[in-house]
Amino acid sequence: MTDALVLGKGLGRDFHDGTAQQITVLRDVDCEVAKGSRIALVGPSGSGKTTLLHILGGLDKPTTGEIEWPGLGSFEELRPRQIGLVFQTPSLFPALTAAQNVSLPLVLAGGDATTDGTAASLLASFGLAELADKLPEELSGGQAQRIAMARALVIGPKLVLADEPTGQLDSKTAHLFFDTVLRHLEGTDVALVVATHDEAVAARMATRWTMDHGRLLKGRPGGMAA
Ligand SMILES: Nc1ncnc2c1ncn2[C@@H]1O[C@H](COP(=O)(O)OP(=O)(O)OP(=O)(O)O)[C@@H](O)[C@H]1O
Repeated sequence: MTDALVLGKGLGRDFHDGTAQQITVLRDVDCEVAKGSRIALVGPSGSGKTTLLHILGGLDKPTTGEIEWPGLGSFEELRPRQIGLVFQTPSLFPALTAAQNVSLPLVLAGGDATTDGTAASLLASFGLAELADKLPEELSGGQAQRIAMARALVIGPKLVLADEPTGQLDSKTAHLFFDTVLRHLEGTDVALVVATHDEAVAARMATRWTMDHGRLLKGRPGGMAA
């Protein structure tokens, strides 16, 4: 079995901006997400981070280049089982409790959330057991993002893609969020790719990918991009 979960070769993405104008958002991106990797995706606003995450997760298709998921399966098999997604803005369903939000992917995949203890054990491991019956409106931003991360993990994905999950949190809360997530993933093969503007968050990931005008430069935290 290969260690490469995702392989991108020469990825490009063009959009039309509503006029006849075409904008190129990704340019010739080569990338590999290996099992167990911890990747910070950094770069200025508009440099293409979200666009790349969407392509890695099979939410969008590149205009040019090839994307494949050797360690995950075919495009059709990616979601919900293989890839968990977390977004910047609160994405919990307002009428569902925290526990129901976490269980939702299990239910959608045909599981029985009432007998499956995965959601409850995730809530406990994220220090959220007491919040199980709360509605999203009763949660703080940090709690809501931990619930969203628990939901992304509940089905046991091999890859988690998080798009600025702490973008709306203060830095202390952002750190607590990553403490929880990294502790939970420690020793597992689950790969994590996090788009972030927070240098301190990026420094906690083993690998850094820097986007610059749609190009991807790779390196290690604190080191030169290569
Ligand atoms: N569907 C779309 N149609 C047209 N332009 C788009 C579309 N999606 C993204 N873009 C443009 O592509 C560029 C890159 O956007 P993207 O969201 O990938 O950047 P980003 O690095 O994630 O930015 P931020 O850090 O602000 O989230 C931006 O100029 C954006 O306006």
